[in-house]
Amino acid sequence: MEFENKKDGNTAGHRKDVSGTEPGTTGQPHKRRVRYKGTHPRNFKEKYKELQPEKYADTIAKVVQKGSTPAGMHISICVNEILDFLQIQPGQKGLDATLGYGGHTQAMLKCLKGEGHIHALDIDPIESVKTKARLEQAGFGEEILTIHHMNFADIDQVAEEDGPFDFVLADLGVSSMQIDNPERGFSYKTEGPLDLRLNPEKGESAAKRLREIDQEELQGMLIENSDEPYAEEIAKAVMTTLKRGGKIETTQDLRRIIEETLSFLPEREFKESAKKSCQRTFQALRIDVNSEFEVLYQFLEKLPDVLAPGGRVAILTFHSGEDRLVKRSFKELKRAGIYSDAATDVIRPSAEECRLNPRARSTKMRWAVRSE
Ligand SMILES: C[S@@+](CC[C@H](N)C(=O)[O-])C[C@H]1O[C@@H](n2cnc3c(N)ncnc32)[C@H](O)[C@@H]1O
Repeated sequence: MEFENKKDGNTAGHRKDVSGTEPGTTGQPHKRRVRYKGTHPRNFKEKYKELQPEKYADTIAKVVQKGSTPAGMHISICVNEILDFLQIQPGQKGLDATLGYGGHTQAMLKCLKGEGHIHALDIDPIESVKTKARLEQAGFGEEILTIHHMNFADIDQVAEEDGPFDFVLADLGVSSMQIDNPERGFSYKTEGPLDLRLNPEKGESAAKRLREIDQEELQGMLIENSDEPYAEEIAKAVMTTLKRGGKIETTQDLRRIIEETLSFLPEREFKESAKKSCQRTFQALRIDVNSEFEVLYQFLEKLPDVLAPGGRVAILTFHSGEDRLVKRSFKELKRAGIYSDAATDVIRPSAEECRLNPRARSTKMRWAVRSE
């Protein structure tokens, strides 16, 4: 399936513009652009410099040097380790299963030196339109890069069109642009709709999921997807709230319930434990609404058939559930002789990379080589 070329990133019909009015509505009073107030913009929409990295390179460099990710940008992780392993040569054909901001795609495209082709996939219709435009601007048009709006569970379809691939990369999970945009509902830190879908045009939001499942299922989800130690207490509190007619529609509705549930903890433990339980609960819901384990499983199953003999694959994971699936698949397929070699240990980003990009801290990289 080819990427649908939409005019801007605001593809969901119901989304509103910055001023809160429907786009294109006439007769609205003119609103001035929201500007930084002082040197520390307080919210996402005020970070207009960070949201235009091409235009404000100095601001971006300062934010990165301080160990933060500029809003509207994603810092690619383990780029050197990935390139060292993939050994990309001009003329090769590759696949980036998770385009995101396009940082890894661009680094791999550079290795092709104008010869060969990369197919890149993403299910996010909002960010991938922007990335496509950005990469075109950087000189990587359709002659060398094809972007597909597609789930990586369907990699066999791209391979049928133009495979097999000499190299494949998957950098799992969410991008910083997705996490940092409050409208997407990925972060417990900012107010926003409790959505958490990578593709908001499909499936059900996390708020809707919570209304549909029962306490037992929610408890199981919290344990299975993120090893939440207070799964029982949180599941009970969520279901009691909903049964009493309370609403859990926003990120802060859910955060408040988690914090109230953990209020029995001693004061010195409360802050850190509540933060971690919020992170784990949001992660568990995200994995659920995006069927992340199911699609990763399908991807891993199909992978050997899309790789050329001697083809190389690298996968970055961000939590133990993902890493377990990748580790097991590589190990079993190596034992079966389908992969000639596979990582026995994970590769981790350097301490310096983690200092500059704290979001890299949980990254594990695994790799495998398809038998000749
Ligand atoms: C960590 S980001 C990738 C960042 C990218 N490597 C870069 O350098 O900018 C993960 C991306 O994968 C996408 N994604 C997650 N699951 C996916 C799936 N099943 N199929 C396709 N894309 C997916 C997300 O929408 C997100 O944009």
